[in-house]
Amino acid sequence: MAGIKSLAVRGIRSFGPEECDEQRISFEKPLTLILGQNGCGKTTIIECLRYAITGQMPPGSRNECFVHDAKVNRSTEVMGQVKLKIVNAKDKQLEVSRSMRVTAYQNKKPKFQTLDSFLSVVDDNGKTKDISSRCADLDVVMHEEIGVPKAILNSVIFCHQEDASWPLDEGKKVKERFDEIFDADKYSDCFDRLRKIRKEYATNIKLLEQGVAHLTEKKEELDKKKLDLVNTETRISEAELKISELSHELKPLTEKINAIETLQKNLLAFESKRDKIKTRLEQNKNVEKDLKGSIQSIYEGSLKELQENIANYGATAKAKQAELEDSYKKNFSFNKEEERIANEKTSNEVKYNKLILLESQNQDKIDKRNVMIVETGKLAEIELDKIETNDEAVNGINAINKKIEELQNKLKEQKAASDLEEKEYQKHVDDCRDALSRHKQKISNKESEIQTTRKEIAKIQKQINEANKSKQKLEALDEKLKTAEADYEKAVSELNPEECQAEINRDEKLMEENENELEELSEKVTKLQKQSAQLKEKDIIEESFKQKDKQLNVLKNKHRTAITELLGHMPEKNFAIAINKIDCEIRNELESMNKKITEKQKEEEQNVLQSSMFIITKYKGQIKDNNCCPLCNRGFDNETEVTDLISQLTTQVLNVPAQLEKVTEELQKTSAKKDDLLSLRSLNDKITSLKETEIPELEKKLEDLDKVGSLKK
Ligand SMILES: Nc1ncnc2c1ncn2[C@@H]1O[C@H](COP(=O)(O)OP(=O)(O)OP(=O)(O)O)[C@@H](O)[C@H]1O
Ligand SMILES: [Zn+2]
Repeated sequence: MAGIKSLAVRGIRSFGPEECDEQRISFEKPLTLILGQNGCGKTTIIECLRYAITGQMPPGSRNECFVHDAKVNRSTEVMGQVKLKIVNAKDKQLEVSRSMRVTAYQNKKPKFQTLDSFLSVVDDNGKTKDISSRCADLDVVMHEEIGVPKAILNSVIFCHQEDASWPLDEGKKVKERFDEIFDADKYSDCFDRLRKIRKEYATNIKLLEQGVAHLTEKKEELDKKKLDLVNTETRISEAELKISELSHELKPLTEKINAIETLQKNLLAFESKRDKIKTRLEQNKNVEKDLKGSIQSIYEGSLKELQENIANYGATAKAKQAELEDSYKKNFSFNKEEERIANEKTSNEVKYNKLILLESQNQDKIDKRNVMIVETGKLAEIELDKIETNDEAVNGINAINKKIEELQNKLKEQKAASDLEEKEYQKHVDDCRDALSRHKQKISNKESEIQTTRKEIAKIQKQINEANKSKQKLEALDEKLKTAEADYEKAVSELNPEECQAEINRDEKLMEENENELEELSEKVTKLQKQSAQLKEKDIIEESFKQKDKQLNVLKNKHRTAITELLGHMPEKNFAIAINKIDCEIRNELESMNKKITEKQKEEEQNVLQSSMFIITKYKGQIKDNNCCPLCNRGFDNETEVTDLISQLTTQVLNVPAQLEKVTEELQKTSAKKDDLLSLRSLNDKITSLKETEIPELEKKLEDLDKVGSLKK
């Protein structure tokens, strides 16, 4: 907890300005009570504490009154100083010193001046730091160091006694004080600011949300495009895969077809061979038959020939037998061959059937492939007529591959383009953000414009409404005018002029009377108005009178003890006269007292003189009798020394009364003056304040009241 350690005061209010006048008070924990008679300076101590901490003068009087009056010391310049030692909430030691000066030349207004102030702070390391009012706002630094708000110091802790009734003040003022004490303005400011910031943020968020929605739309579009791209890419790759598969499947099929073709050729060759061999076999069989037949036939040749033949027969038979065996063998081999060929033929036929099946399958696959090529061509947007031959298929595949390459190239281009686009979009987004911030500012400007225009519109609307109202009134009046005109015409047609004239005369008379009455009434009204104004004034004056009355009561209560002490009772009226009377009485008393004092002093002097003379005569006797100094027991060389000392002493003793008289006279004069002044000082103060401010005010109030009374009457 923060606390006050000690206070040193000089040159403030009744505390004197000299070094020896300096008053020191050390404060105790947890409480220090200050007791003393009225006017002894209790309030001054509180004022000094407050001044040292907040730099604020006591309320209600001029600054120079705070400093010790220069007239008391008959000087032209008085210095005041307050030194205060405090310990703040963090146990730091602070020392404040504030000085001021009042210069008062004769017949001139006294001049008040605050001199340099210092604050020294002892920090945690024991180092002292000096701060002068020249380099910092000392009051602010003090409040920071002590940690107690200014309003609490002023209105609660060091609340001056003259200001102590503020909680009984008007509600509005009390509220203001409480707001200061609890710093309510800060809270409301804070709330206002928070509200403002929240509003700004809300608008910003709205704008940003709009931007985000826009950007998300764009992003969705881009995503869609990307998805499309990926889909087409996958489709292309699938088609490529299918094509490669199909070509892979096609290879063995074509190989098989080729093999089958060669086998067919071989088969044909074998068949033709077999046919040839068959015909030859038949020829040979026929030849054999012929030959068998011919053997039974008669030989028609020469015998010789026959004999020859018979002779040759063995050889020929043998040859023929060999030939036969040969042909048998050949036949056997042919048969075997035939069997083999037949076997081969059946196997070939099986193979052939298989191949035919395979061919049909292959054809199907080829058809499928062709259809697929056409389909992929369609997918790749290539116009392909019906594919029937292999070359056409290869061409189609090549075209598709080309298209794929093209598409890949396109894809790359598109990718590059989309990257570029994306960059552009990014740029665009950045621009948009910039624009967004600019627009926000513009929007806020525009909003304020809108508000002003709205206000104007409301104004104009009001004006229009008024105009409409007046228009309606005008129309009503027009109608009335018309009816009046009609009435008038009717009346004119109905009336005869003489009667009219008479009526008019009567009416004029009536009008005159009415006008007179009106004048009287208006006079009365002005009188009443004046009266009401006076009543209001009276109310105001009464209120101020009540306030002054309160102040008077406060003053009375404050000075009651002093006045009752002085006068013996509390007068209800004519304070100044009563006090003047007392002043005269006190003066007279003072004079008589002074006279008595001087008489007593003279008596005392005489007593002192007589006693001193007695002592000296005794001393002289002792010197003469003992021939040595009775005080220090010093011996004397001769008689003359003794007589010299005695004569010196006697002359000095004889001079003492005259000197004493002089000094005492001077002393008396000064002390009398001082007493006079001091005793008169407080009285004088009170009297002057009464004379200068309170009495004239009261008189004024009385006058006002008298006036009010007369007005009331
Ligand atoms: N400028 C001044 N020069 C010299 N003396 C002054 C000056 N101003 C006030 N005084 C004297 O200082 C004294 C004021 O003391 P203060 O009001 O502090 O006393 P107090 O103990 O609070 O009295 P109370 O009990 O009436 O409140 C009075 O005697 C007054 O005459
Ligand atoms: Zn001596």
